Amino acid sequence: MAAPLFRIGTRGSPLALWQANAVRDGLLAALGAEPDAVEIVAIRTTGDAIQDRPLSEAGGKGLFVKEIDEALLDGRVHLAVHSAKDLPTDLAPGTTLAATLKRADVRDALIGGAAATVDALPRGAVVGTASLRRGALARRSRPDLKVVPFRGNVQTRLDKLARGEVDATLLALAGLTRLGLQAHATEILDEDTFPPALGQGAVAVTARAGDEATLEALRNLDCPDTAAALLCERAFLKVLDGSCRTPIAGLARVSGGALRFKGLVLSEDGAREVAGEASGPASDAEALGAEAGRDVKARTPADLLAAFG
Ligand SMILES: NCc1[nH]cc(CCC(=O)O)c1CC(=O)O
Repeated sequence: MAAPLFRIGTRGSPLALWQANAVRDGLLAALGAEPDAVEIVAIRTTGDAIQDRPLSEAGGKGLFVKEIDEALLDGRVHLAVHSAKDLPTDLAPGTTLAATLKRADVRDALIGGAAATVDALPRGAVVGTASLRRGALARRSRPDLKVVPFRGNVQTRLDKLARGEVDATLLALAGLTRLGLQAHATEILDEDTFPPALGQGAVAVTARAGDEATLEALRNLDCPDTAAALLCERAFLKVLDGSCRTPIAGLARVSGGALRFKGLVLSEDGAREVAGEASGPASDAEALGAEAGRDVKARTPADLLAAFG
């Protein structure tokens, strides 16, 4: 058997493997290659190993990419596949964003045990989420809700909900759909009232800067509109987010070469917020995101900014 042309590094969760397989299928189709030409290498990350505390306390989202970046940089894999929203704003030196797959549905879903919708949850209902953004947005519309930490992969969280550990949880519709679990969603939340995480629904592929063979193959998989949206959202995040301890949401939409971005910073209890927007040509995506970020930052009260650490 011939050695594979490309090895893909990924986390080993079912969602991560689904995404890596989507990239593999895309590469095989683009290359017209036999199935054994692209191999998937599952890599266990520090983030996967830590299950007992919120990751925002353990060191943030970099924990999910460190070991995969190491494999990329020492040549064990040629490319790495990530959920774009889990990719730190600063990529590891020597790696670059090589492709962004066409974005899936960006919205969050409520998976309600005690009731089907956020509005219908009983007073004081317990919502399990590890996401500061989801916790803040849930309490923005329902200050009586109690938000508790909730970790594990998508299936684990659904199992915990089914056992009654919480009254409801919130998950990305894209992840549920990729896993064939979308029927668990009891309410799909509107992107204006419940804006997604920056990068939500998008799959990003990184490779070694300078590895032209890999970069060229991956160009076939890139969706330019999604890439522009992601560039904008990541620029917003970079200006605002020194850590991942502040609830941040936002979304860029690209249509006919025009980009519209809306972003939001919230207090952890959802009681206060600062929103910003930017629009212009998609070719200015990065500058538009950074501009919105600077605008929001300038108007954000010092005590909210203190959480940026
Ligand atoms: N942080 C985990 C994670 N990373 C990407 C997704 C879903 C897929 C996506 O948003 O692209 C999820 C699960 C979730 O948030 O429900």
